Amino acid sequence: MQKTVAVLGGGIGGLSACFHLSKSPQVSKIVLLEGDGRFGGWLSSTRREDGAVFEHGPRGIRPAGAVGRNTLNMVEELGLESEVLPVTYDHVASKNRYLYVGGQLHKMPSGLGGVVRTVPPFSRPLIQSVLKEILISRGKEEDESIHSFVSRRLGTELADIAIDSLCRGVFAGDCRKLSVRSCLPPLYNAEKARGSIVLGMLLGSGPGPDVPPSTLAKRAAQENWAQWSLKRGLQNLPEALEERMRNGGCVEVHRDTPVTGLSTNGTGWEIQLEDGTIKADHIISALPAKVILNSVPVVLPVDLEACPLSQQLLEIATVTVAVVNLEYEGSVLPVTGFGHLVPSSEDRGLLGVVYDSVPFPQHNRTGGPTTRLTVMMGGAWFQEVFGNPDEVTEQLLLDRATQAVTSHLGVTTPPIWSIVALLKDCIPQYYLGHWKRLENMRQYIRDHNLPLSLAGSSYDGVSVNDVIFSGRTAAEGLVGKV
Ligand SMILES: Cc1cc2nc3c(=O)[nH]c(=O)nc-3n(C[C@H](O)[C@H](O)[C@H](O)COP(=O)(O)OP(=O)(O)OC[C@H]3O[C@@H](n4cnc5c(N)ncnc54)[C@H](O)[C@@H]3O)c2cc1C
Ligand SMILES: C=Cc1c2[nH]c(c1C)Cc1[nH]c(c(CCC(=O)O)c1C)Cc1[nH]c(c(C)c1CCC(=O)O)Cc1[nH]c(c(C)c1C=C)C2
Repeated sequence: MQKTVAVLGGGIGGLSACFHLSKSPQVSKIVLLEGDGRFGGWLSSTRREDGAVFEHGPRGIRPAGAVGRNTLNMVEELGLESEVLPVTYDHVASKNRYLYVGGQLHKMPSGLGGVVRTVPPFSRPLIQSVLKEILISRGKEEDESIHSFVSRRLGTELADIAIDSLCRGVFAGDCRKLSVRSCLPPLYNAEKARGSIVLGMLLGSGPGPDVPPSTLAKRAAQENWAQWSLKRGLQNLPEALEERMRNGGCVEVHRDTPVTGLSTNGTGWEIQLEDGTIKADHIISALPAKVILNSVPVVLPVDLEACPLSQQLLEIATVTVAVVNLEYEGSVLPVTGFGHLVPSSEDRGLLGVVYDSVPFPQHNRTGGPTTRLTVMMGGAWFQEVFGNPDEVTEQLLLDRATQAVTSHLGVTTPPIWSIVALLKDCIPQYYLGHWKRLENMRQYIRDHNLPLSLAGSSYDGVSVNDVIFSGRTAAEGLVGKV
């Protein structure tokens, strides 16, 4: 039977679900409902008339693994190959990443030399912790915080400095609260499968999904890409998807159309919008988990009212990040690389600085040289450091960002251009027990045959690749492999 499917949320997760659904003959109609005036969610790029591009959300996508190939396959299907800006592993932006510790920048250890020598801020060579790790017995817990897992296996110094910073640079989160099982599944699985992270990395810990590579994905592997962006910024990806959906036949695309409520009798859905209702046989929600309940009350049949689904969805927390893009005249950086991270022991509110013009000089303005930097602040420490996000001023965030550039990088000239964005609730936090919450939710949906699938960054990974793959998984769960 052909179905009408409503996809809620036109971020990259919802767009990916539509893209894959639209390939199936089993779906007669797809309705994409986006509350904002623009599709793409956190994929947001400012393009200036002089050619400069500034990213407010993600700025680089990794090509590695099944989910990385899957994204590149989609990029090729959208005809965006000539727009890709690759950064290879031998590029300085791939080799050099820094930590700001004790008021100084330290290059993170890399290569054999970095592993066998003592590299400040660490007090002993990494190789010592790595060799000892092989001998440490398996943990017995079903889940553990990332900090506890790494302290146990590799020592507290690595956990306090390197892992603390890494979690700020990916989740804007606190490694003492984040779950190793859900945030870093390769490490968790390596310990489970091989008894050691090191052995798991060397020997592998089980196959991933089978995603055959497109020509573009093969090129990425042959040319050793570490990450990539797009010439017009990553917002070009949702734009190309939107265009494909608009011209694709069976997809009805609505923006400025927030979903205000949902009700189901167990077989189909009624979806409340500001100016009416629509019906659908199935819903793929690519909304942030909390939004499904806070802004979109769900009415379920009476016998399902004491619904544990609601509680589990509400427990998936998010953090707010302030993103400040800065542009400086000339080449002002004292070091070159991807950027630097700041551990929470050094400065709780300042997460890190990306040196955007190093990996992607193509995004600089035409004309004389400039340096583009992005300062990221807040995350799990936002409230503690900056107070209520609704009350913090742009000027305060801008001042804090430029001060950090001065003290961390010695840049004393003021920026020639800046833009401040407050990204409220932008990164979900997979706290301890996240896996169990997911299991309970999915079990509940199965047990009650609810015509509902969940996609997006709230569940199985926050990277653009993970979210695109979650959209595909939700679509294929409904219509089979496309
Ligand atoms: C600052 C930052 C930097 C990042 N850097 C990287 C990076 O370098 N590499 C990487 O791989 N990933 C990165 N990410 C992660 C990645 O960008 C996100 O996880 C991903 O974009 C989330 O996509 P999504 O579709 O799940 O959610 P969203 O983008 O949040 O989309 C959800 C959509 O639902 C809509 N919506 C909300 N409520 C309603 C409603 N009631 N009705 C209808 N629509 C509604 C929203 O408007 C939005 O468009 C970064 C994220 C941030 C915030
Ligand atoms: C300082 C804050 C942040 C920076 N980037 C992000 C935050 C919160 C968000 C982010 N960065 C990455 C991802 C995707 C993860 C993935 O699995 O692909 C997200 C959501 C990529 C990334 N950035 C850093 C690392 C180690 C990774 C993982 C992938 C990779 O190894 O490339 C480090 C890093 N992030 C930021 C800086 C300044 C920095 C290091 C110098 C900014």
